[in-house]
Amino acid sequence: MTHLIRAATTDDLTALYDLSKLTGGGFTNLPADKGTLERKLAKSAEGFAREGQNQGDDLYVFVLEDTRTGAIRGTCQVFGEVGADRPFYSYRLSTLTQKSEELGRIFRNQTLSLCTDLEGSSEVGGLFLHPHERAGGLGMLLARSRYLFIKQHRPRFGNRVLAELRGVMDQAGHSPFWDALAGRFFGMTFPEADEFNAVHGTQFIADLMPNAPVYVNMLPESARAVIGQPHPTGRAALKMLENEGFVWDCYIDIFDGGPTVTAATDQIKTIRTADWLRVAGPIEGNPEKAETRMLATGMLDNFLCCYGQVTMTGGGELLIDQEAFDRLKLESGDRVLSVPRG
Ligand SMILES: CC(C)(COP(=O)(O)OP(=O)(O)OC[C@H]1O[C@@H](n2cnc3c(N)ncnc32)[C@H](O)[C@@H]1OP(=O)(O)O)[C@@H](O)C(=O)NCCC(=O)NCCSC(=O)CCC(=O)O
Repeated sequence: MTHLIRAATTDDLTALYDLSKLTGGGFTNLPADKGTLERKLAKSAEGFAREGQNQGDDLYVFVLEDTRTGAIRGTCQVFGEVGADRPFYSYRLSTLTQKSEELGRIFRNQTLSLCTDLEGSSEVGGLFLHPHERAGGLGMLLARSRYLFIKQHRPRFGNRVLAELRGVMDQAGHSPFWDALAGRFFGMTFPEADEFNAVHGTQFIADLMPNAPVYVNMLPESARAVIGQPHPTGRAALKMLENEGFVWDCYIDIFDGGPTVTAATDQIKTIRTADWLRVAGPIEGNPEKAETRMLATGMLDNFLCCYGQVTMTGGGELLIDQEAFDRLKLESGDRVLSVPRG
């Protein structure tokens, strides 16, 4: 339990760049491009520093620090509002049923329609844990810390949160969905478009994308098969989102056909079940009944989150193990957000 989540600062640039090189590329929110990461950290610093409690086009970048060594072992992000300064496009998969009396047949055709239904939502993304730290609960800590941050600053976020999962592509980075659809309008391969997108954003796609509905039947089988399917490496991330109550409501990425999942903000499990509790102080000794919980404290760039061992006093206050108490810079009487480890 030696890891802590905190707001990223511009000093984390090199560490983030080192992590970004481990993603294997194609990770839109964490490109292995120092200039882009530098701009993201600057935007994040602005978001944390912004005054007021209204929703805005903010980005909040967090890092997971090993407090023994100071090394950065993971990262995650939250966007306050998508579609605020430019349209946020998705394809919506719909069904159009038509019947011919003469033929005595009924046809159900699926169509993909360009839409901006999801604008105004907040977004979680950019989740990455160093491969050596996986499968030990730290991925969960990173992912869920964002929901505690949202709860801690609820007016800064929309009533819906979305997450985009990478779509299916082959070993060489080619996307069957891109090749069948968007690629026909851009004169770029998927890897080329992907690189451009990571640095310049998706606006170029939105500008050039045909906006007439597309009949799914007219796409080749290779593209149809991947509509709404996450890339295999995204399955752990999707599982965690589903555990929080996110569902796929037929929205896909216009770029690679990957699923965009959504949840009503106040129904996200971590947000719904976390409680604000007063801290009585550090635990004295080594109590048998201590329970591991996620704990979060602090506002904006002072936000801190980690696992801790806790017990309750008879008066409903928290006693927290000394290490977590110190790591979170707590004092007796402070309030923390607390949620079972799950
Ligand atoms: C995503 C994380 C951070 C997850 O961390 P860990 O690998 O340590 O997670 P874990 O604790 O082992 O597993 C978390 C949950 O996923 C389940 N799980 C693990 N592997 C699975 C698989 N192949 N298929 C289905 N479920 C799987 C586990 O059983 C567990 O669920 P139970 O507890 O129920 O058993 C990591 O794998 C990572 O950095 N991956 C590479 C980058 C990536 O894909 N990032 C997401 C991009 S998508 C994005 O950023 C948007 C989404 C978002 O930001 O949340």
